[in-house]
Amino acid sequence: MEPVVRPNAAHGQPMVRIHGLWSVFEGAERKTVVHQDLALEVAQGEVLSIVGGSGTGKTVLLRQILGLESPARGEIEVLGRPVAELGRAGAASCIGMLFQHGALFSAFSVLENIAFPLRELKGLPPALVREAAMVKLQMVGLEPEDGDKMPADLSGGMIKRAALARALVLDPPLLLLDEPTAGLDPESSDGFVTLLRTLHRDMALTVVMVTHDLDTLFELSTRIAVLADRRVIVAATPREVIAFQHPFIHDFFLGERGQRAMELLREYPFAV
Ligand SMILES: Nc1ncnc2c1ncn2[C@@H]1O[C@H](COP(=O)(O)OP(=O)(O)OP(=O)(O)O)[C@@H](O)[C@H]1O
Repeated sequence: MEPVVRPNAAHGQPMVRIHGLWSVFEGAERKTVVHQDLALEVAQGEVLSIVGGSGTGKTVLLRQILGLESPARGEIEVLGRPVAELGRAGAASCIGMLFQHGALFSAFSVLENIAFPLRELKGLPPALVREAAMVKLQMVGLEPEDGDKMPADLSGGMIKRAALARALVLDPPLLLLDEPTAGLDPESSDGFVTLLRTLHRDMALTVVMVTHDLDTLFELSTRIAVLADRRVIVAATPREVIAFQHPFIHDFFLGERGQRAMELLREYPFAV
């Protein structure tokens, strides 16, 4: 089938625009082409989820949007500006990233972790930094006294929440999530998904998320982009994606897990 890339019905400039993207890794014996002429646009306000088989380059794509890696070829723009030109401070104020394992600094308290991007900006009064970090701590559902705890003393769900608070402390318009609910028990996972829905609405966020979890996928996504054959083969609503003929989509949505996918589609017909 020809790629189907259905834009979200949004107006104005896309939040993310990826065009002609090639990602190539040179090994000692051979080179691996992970993305080949990949294209993707993410409109402002949507929650776009990226799914694909292992090694299809989902994490690499998030890291490239964040500017941590440069593609071999192609363009990646955030709010109309090439990511490469944003610089570290520019990228930090535009894009928040929640890494798969939370990635908190183990030697810093929760509040110091959340405040870290603000401290990096330099020149802000410490009282203001502390206050701003405290606001975000409570916004993600943690208690003020959790701020003094060390990461080793937190549950998996609390680590995710603290890492999310840090990702949002500079109020970026774009939030990238790598497997946000991986490793959480069902109750913590549900709570975290509910939090993400609320923050998406209240902070007018645009979200790009990688997830394997069908519940997370269907509860949050306005569109799903499927990575296969080194490109985005379809980017459309969950219903349209499920109808797209491709072996990966068949296995992912319609295999053993298919029953759950169909239930979720009935439960969340319009996602967010
Ligand atoms: N720095 C690197 N050097 C060499 N190869 C790399 C590098 N980073 C990623 N790769 C390769 O690129 C491919 C895509 O990796 P990536 O982690 O993005 O996959 P993924 O789709 O996120 O997979 P998974 O679902 O298993 O996490 C893999 O084959 C990986 O080995």
